[in-house]
Amino acid sequence: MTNPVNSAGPVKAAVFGTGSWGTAFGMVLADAGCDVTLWGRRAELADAVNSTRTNPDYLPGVELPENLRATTDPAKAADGADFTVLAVPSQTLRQNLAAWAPLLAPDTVLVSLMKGVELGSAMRMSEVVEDVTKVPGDRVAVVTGPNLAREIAARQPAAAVVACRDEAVAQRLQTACHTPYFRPYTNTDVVGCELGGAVKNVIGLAVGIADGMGLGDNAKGSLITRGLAETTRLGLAMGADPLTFSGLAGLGDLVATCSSPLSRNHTFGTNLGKGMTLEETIAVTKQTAEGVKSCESVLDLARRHGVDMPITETVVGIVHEGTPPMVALKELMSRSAKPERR
Ligand SMILES: NC(=O)c1ccc[n+]([C@@H]2O[C@H](COP(=O)([O-])OP(=O)(O)OC[C@H]3O[C@@H](n4cnc5c(N)ncnc54)[C@H](O)[C@@H]3O)[C@@H](O)[C@H]2O)c1
Ligand SMILES: O=P(O)(O)OC[C@H](O)CO
Repeated sequence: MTNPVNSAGPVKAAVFGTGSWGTAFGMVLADAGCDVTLWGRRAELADAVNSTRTNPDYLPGVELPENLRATTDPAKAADGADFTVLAVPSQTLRQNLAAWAPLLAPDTVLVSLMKGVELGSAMRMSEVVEDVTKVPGDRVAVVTGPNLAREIAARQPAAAVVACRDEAVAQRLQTACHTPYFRPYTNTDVVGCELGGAVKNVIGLAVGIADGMGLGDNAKGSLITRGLAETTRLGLAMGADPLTFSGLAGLGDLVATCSSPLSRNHTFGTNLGKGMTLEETIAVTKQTAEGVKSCESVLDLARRHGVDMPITETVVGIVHEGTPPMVALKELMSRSAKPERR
């Protein structure tokens, strides 16, 4: 097992967010040898993590390592952290981070685990981080890829991407989270990696809706492929490397999300496709399904960049404008014919 011990002692990591992915990624860091403190809002949950070595609300039955503890005190979590990992919902990050920014350790690397785009500003999460903290982009990293939290928490094998403009920083984070079951690759294309993560949630909703409607695997394959095409178009317009989208942050995450019942976005879409209303679907969804809000901010980004994203537009229509899935399907299929590569 990798053990990122340096001359000053083990690498310290703070993880803000004690939900599914914050806890599971905290476990990865701890298994890789880091000293990890999770921050959570609720004292009962922090106490449960410390006393039972489990997170009963988000990852029941998963035994957490000894070198991971939890606190409700953000200053205590942030103190001396080499890496400050952010794992809260994308739409609350700005407000949360404003409170935590004065507490951050000097020179800490900020790491976003989030897969969303901010409503209103259409900013990617690393942009929100830079905007709120004024930390330069070469100290802001992103972890993304096909990483369903429940599978990682069961220590099932997965690969991931660690992206940072500064490759040396990405390599430090790569070492800090490399375990026998979690294999991170580096990438310097932060824009592409973040877009891959955010847009796959929207395509995951679309595939879930199709599944819920009883459509077949041809529909699924078509949505995944054309979803990747529209993600790549947006990425190109925003300066991303198109190759990023055929990697783990693009195709890899799309495949995992669109094929797994563990995906909250996929499940949310399936419920809508089966005929549940938005309100009913929200009521049965206990965790963050980022695509539900980010479909609107992704469409906003597409319009700002003059990019056509018909699947995203269809998802916005179904989720936010009350378009019946069958009507949306007909509209999507009857658009004017065009060459594949445009
Ligand atoms: N779960 C996964 O499999 C997974 C994998 C990769 C990336 N992600 C991404 O990670 C991010 C976090 O997802 P998650 O799965 O941990 O979500 P989650 O719903 O399981 O947990 C969210 C956490 O944020 C907290 N939270 C909610 N509202 C808050 C607020 N207003 N202020 C502060 N904290 C608040 C919750 O209490 C909880 O601890 C999302 O962007 C998601 O897309 C999730
Ligand atoms: O449960 P979802 O839909 O948020 O997906 C989780 C991860 O992003 C999969 O990589």
